[in-house]
Order: sequence, then C-alpha cells, then structure tokens
Amino acid sequence: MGQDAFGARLAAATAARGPLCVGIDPHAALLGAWGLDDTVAGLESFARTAVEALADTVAVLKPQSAFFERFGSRGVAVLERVIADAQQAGALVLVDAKRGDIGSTMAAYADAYLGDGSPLAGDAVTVSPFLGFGSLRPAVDLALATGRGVFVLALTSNPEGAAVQHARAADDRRVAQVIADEAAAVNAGAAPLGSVGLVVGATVGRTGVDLTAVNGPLLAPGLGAQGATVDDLRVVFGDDLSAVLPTTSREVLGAGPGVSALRDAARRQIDGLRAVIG
Ligand SMILES: O=C(O)c1cc(=O)[nH]c(=O)n1[C@@H]1O[C@H](COP(=O)(O)O)[C@@H](O)[C@H]1O
Repeated sequence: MGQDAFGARLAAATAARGPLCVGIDPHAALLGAWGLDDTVAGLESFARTAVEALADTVAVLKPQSAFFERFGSRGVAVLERVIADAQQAGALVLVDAKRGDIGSTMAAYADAYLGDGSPLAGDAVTVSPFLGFGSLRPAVDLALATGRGVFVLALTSNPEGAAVQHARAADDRRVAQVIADEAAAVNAGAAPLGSVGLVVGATVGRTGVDLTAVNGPLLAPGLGAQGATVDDLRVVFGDDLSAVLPTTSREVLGAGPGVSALRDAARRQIDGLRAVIG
C-alpha cells in the first residue's frame, strides 16, 4: 500500500513538530562561515551537519538543489543522501528545484522528483507554473498518485516577482490569482489539507490575491535574511494561518556549525511561530 497523501502527512508533521520548514542552502559564504572549503567535501560536511541537527526536530527540510548542482554530479549525489538521511530521521523533505517545462518534459521532471524509487524524490518539490498551470499536470498527477506534493510558485518573495505575478491575465484575474484558483480546484474536498501547495513570500505584503479557497499548504519564504518577520505573516495571510508553513534558511543555518546551536536556532523559530500560528 502506498503512503498517505502528502497534505495529510504534512498536517501531522507540523502538528507534531511545529509549523517550520528549514532550508538547507549551502551558500559559498555559509560554507566559509562554518570553516568549510567551497568544495564538494565542504558541501557534504555542511549537509550532514544540517541533517544531523535538524532532521529529528523540524517538520520539513528544504534542500535547495542549486547549491548542490554547483558541484555537478558529486553535488547531486550529496543531495540524494540529504533526502534519504533526512527522511530516515523523520523529516519530510521538500526538494527545492523549481522545475517547470512543457507537459511532456514535465513528466520526466515528475519522474525524477516525485516518482517512487527515484533517488531525487523527497516528499514534495517546488515547481514553476509560468509555462501555464496546466503544464504542471504530470507533476500534480504523479504527486497525488504517490502520496507526494508540489509547491507551486504564486507570489514569490523577491521584489521582481510582482511584475509578472500581479499582472492581469486574459480574463482580468491576476496571474497569481489564476494559480491560486487552479490549486484550489485540485485540492477541493481534500482533508485535512490538499497536496498542491503554493509559495507565497512572507515579504509580499497585502496583494489582494484571495487564498482562502486554496485548501493546501502555503509555503512562506522570506523570514530573516530577506527581511520579513513573524508579524508579517498576518499582513500577508490574514487571521487564518493554519495552512501557512514558514520557511527560512540563513536565519537558522547562520547559527552553525555547532549541532546544538543549529537545533536551538530552529527551536527558537518554532516557538515564535507556534505563538502566532498555533
Ligand atoms: O521556493 C522557495 O523556496 C522560494 C520561493 C521564493 O519566493 N523565495 C525564496 O526565497 N525561496 C527559497 O527560499 C530560500 C530562502 O532562503 P533564506 O532567505 O536564506 O531564508 C531560498 O532557498 C530560496 O530559493
């Protein structure tokens, strides 16, 4: 029998461990700050430490693929280890690869990131809908079939995102609203939460995009290094924060390389978020 739906597994994980995702983003500058070389050996040491410190503590870990791809196939092998080891230690793994392509190619990305038995498949993957939400169908279908999830970029945390995402589509809805509505259609009726999430930055302020019908997890990057605070979550999402999953990378990773310092930094974030999200 396959695993339960991702939305249900995520809801259970955040109930047990708190509403936090921590990104594993081995920036060259962070490798340096941890006293590691900017090499695949440094990457591997960084990744192992982050997994050891965080995978038994936080609900979701989000390795950012780019920082592993920088080192070619040996870096990708480290990413594969991170995925396996973090899952083994009890964290859900959201692979941040932001893939998006025409549907027939998207099916191959789906096999890679959402297929049973694929070494790059975690529990969910970030995807880009800017070739049209429908182009993501193979990923959505495979995610639902395998108990995995997708997080679709909707309102990204970077300042350049608004020019595209706030633009009006042919039917006058904002592009981000179209994406939210498409996600809502897939998630309709799922309980406790659908498996198609959205990415909505904690930095975006009040946008007028209505997220109330999404019925899926709302990944909120931007806390810490990008300037957003826990208080900004209410501005962006309103009073019902039950589906919001804040994610931060540098704010926690900057506490390394000590394992207990990293764990403490994550716990501080979880405590602060529990006070607001519950
Ligand atoms: O999909 C993402 O995770 C993402 C979407 C977005 O809109 N903004 C954003 O910052 N991210 C990712 O979230 C992480 C943020 O890292 P910090 O700014 O260090 O917390 C990076 O890995 C980004 O690639």
